[in-house]
Amino acid sequence: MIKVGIIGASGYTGGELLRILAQHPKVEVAAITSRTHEGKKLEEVFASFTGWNGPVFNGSDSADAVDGCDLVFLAVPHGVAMALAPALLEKGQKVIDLGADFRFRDYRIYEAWYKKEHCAREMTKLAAYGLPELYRKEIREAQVVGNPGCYPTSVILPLCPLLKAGVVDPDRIIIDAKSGVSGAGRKAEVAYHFPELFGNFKAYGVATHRHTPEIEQELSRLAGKEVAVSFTPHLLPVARGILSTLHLSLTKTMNTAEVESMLAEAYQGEPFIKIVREPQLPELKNVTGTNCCHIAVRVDPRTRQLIVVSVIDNMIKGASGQAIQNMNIMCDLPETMSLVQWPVYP
Ligand SMILES: NC(=O)C1=CN([C@@H]2O[C@H](COP(=O)(O)OP(=O)(O)OC[C@H]3O[C@@H](n4cnc5c(N)ncnc54)[C@H](OP(=O)(O)O)[C@@H]3O)[C@@H](O)[C@H]2O)C=CC1
Ligand SMILES: CC(=O)N[C@@H](CCC(=O)OP(=O)(O)O)C(=O)O
Repeated sequence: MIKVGIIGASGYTGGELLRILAQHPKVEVAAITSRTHEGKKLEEVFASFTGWNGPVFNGSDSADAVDGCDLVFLAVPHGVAMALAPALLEKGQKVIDLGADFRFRDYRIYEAWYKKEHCAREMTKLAAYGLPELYRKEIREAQVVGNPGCYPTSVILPLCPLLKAGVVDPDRIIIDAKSGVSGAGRKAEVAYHFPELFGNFKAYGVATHRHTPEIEQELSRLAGKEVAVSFTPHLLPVARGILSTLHLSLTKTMNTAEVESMLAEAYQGEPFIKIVREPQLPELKNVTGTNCCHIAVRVDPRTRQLIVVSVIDNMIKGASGQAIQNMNIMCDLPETMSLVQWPVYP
């Protein structure tokens, strides 16, 4: 059995890690932490875990809280993970950070966008970007994985084959993305209260969102040149899910069926990527509760625009499910282990 620790287990992504790992046949959750819930049983914090048979919350915020674990998930806010990760690595533990501290190949970009100094700069060079469909080999060899952001996952997956094949103009990428509220974490700010959200819909972080440089980092590698994108996130009044609509310009004449076939071929054999064929379009409820990304395309012959729609569950393929997919790869386990689920529908 692989002994796993979760630092930040009382948050949304921590809870989702626990829910998925509870049915993992090769994992024992050996340590969970939360400073506010020290000594409590998991079911006292999440009643949904009634009957769960694991350790109580350790209240320490130091790396010692997960001593003895083979692999540690860091499900904590940005800036916290980089302070903990070096000590874990020194003890020979594998690390998967669900936040942004190890996503950037150049720590200066992190420092500029997250407005904080990186205290583990050298370690960022060792980290693999945890998008298995693109970096499986690097992830297998890595001790540290920076799990991708939720919006970047929904954007990079559909764009990868298109940019590699050179069929879309990398200088004209417009991303219109909408996320459910759990993406903001389990916080109690007024902006996330029911009366503020219910019946409402709004854009935020326009032209400033910190996922922009992460998307650009990966798209630039794929395109083989510097790419700048226009990215606008929105807050959807639902609990889970991200739907991203990409507006792209084709560089050659193609129809919808041809683009569908290109994507289907690129992702053939990928267990979590589904190309949804015309006339169907992706919907949040088709992926809620799963580690899947559904992608559809339409070519508008009048404008030569290619419209791509992708959906993921922000907490699963956008966070905890992808982190467990990475864990399976790093630990030489079948990649889909404990991740094969049909969606909860309706
Ligand atoms: N929610 C989502 O859909 C996604 C989230 N992420 C990233 O995953 C990470 C976790 O997010 P999420 O679960 O939503 O966040 P939450 O706010 O729901 O949970 C944060 C957790 O971290 C703990 N924590 C907070 N501060 C510290 C600290 N200084 N030291 C130790 N533990 C701390 C909290 O517990 P306590 O305060 O009791 O210690 C809590 O368990 C973040 O980096 C987030 O950006 C990434 C992709 C998607
Ligand atoms: C709806 C919502 O607020 N979403 C979060 C993104 C969550 C995520 O993926 O996060 P990290 O890069 O922070 O790990 C946001 O826009 O800040």
